[in-house]
Amino acid sequence: MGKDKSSLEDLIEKAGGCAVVDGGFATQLERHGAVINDPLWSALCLFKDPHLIKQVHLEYLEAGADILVTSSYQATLPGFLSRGLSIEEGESLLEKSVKLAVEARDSFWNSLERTPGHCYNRALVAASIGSYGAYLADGSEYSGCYGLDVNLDKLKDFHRRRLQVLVEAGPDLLAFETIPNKIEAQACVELLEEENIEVPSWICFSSVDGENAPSGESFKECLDIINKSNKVHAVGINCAPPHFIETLIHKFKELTKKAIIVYPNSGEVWDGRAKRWLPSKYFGDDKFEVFATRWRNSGARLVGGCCRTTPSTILAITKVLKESS
Ligand SMILES: C[S+](C)CC[C@H](N)C(=O)O
Ligand SMILES: N[C@@H](CCS)C(=O)O
Ligand SMILES: [Zn+2]
Repeated sequence: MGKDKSSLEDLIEKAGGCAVVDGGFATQLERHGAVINDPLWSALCLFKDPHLIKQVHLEYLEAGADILVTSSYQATLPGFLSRGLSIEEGESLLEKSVKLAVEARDSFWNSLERTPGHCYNRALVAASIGSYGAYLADGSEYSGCYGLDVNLDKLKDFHRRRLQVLVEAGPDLLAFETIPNKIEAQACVELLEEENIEVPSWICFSSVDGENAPSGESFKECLDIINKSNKVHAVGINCAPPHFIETLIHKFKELTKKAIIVYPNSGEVWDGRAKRWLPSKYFGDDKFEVFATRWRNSGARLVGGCCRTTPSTILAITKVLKESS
């Protein structure tokens, strides 16, 4: 990390030591009626319902999110090409995912000029970079089983052009999400170095056993790779059940000096074949309120929600974290 404070560190400080990430983006799109049972998942809305994308971003801002994660989780060039779009069209949709979030952030921030004494921070926009497993659309972001033909170079090739296009679109941050194994963490780190990316990034893993990456590889192995890079500013967990999080924060604190970020899902489990959430353990907003304080006190510097959480979850987190900061 350079000597100057990064935009992310600055935001964490302004937020009183723990900033709030938004909640389930696709979940909120679905609550507005979007149908995303599709290999492109929420990225479908980039060409079908872009107005809904902006509306969902605005709802998370109103709920107090300090960081908006863009709609690009499952937006990939091969994914768009397989739907008959051209490379230029695919690239312009990736760019649009950043622009929609920036527009929502700017219009929300400008509207606050008429609200003196408000408690909002100017939000940052994090460009979502879903894992290779997200693109495969077979639930493998929760297993890390990519098959024997998938090596480091293939993963770097998969991520490279999308990363370049997203960076050119001008986000404040980059959010690698639901990384399920060591090889993909390594691909992300090597790409950030090779492309000389100056935008601060976080890398988040999923976890299905509360102890390791989904592949079964230890977080020590994964974080040893990430710790070597100054390009990654925060590491953590997203889209894993909330009851795993506190233990994982303690584990990560021993494994890294980087800021720790956690934004778990509701505790429901994704069935990649049936493409639906299975009711497993479910944690509502009241539980998130309690958990969020514990996660902050355990050392997390960024806290939010992932799938099946909503703006009301983020409002509950915001209230409890901002009241006590
Ligand atoms: C974060 S998961 C629920 C996103 C959808 C998944 N990649 C699929 O397409 O099945
Ligand atoms: N940022 C993504 C996360 C999926 S795990 C979304 O909410 O759409
Ligand atoms: Zn999720």
